[in-house]
Amino acid sequence: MIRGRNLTCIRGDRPIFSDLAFDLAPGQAVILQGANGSGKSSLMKIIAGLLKAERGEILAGEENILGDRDWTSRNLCYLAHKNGLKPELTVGENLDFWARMENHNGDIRAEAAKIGIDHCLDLPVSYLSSGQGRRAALTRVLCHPGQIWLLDEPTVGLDAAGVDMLAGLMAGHLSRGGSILAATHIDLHLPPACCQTLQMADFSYKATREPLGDLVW
Ligand SMILES: Nc1ncnc2c1ncn2[C@@H]1O[C@H](COP(=O)(O)OP(=O)(O)OP(=O)(O)O)[C@@H](O)[C@H]1O
Repeated sequence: MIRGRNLTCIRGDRPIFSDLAFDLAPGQAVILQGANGSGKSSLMKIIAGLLKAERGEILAGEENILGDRDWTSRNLCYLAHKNGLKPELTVGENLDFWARMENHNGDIRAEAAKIGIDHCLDLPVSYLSSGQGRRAALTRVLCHPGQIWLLDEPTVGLDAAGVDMLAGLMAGHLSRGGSILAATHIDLHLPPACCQTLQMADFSYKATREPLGDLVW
């Protein structure tokens, strides 16, 4: 289980969120919701250790794992807006790279079949459609041994069948004791009993308006 406490984020001198808290337990999902710019991706980057929090902690047990690269690389799989795939390499080559990088030995072909992209393993990523690219990136998540998935708008580009397929794969991960923290603007169709919603306050909007009040346009 991880617990976020007093998390505060400032970007470019603007407060994005303040004193945010969440609990992410095994078998549970936290769904981040909020307007564009409310800080969902920023929170995920903080948890993944890619962005510094102004203050706050992420506790695993009693240990603060904020910025602990060993802990995060073993336990978290972060899927960003971007797919993290090299366009000139094939899907299979990209996934082999990630398997070596993230030190796992998942069956890439089997996981790719689960998300319906196994027929593209020998194609360069530059040949993929946007939804096929997202499916390829999701294969990396399925292969990752970490129990905590951080998914930033995982359904972007997926067709309706892909969204359903992903819902089933996420439900399976939760049923095996995994956890998911996902930002989304659509319903991910996860079992309601496993889900909490974390509504981001629209801080950035307020912070932008107040200083701009002095400006003449
Ligand atoms: N590098 C940066 N420097 C300064 N401000 C930034 C930077 N990156 C993002 N921001 C600001 O941080 C705020 C939060 O952005 P973030 O991407 O976390 O929002 P989000 O909730 O994920 O939005 P969306 O729903 O559009 O994906 C925005 O106001 C954005 O302009």
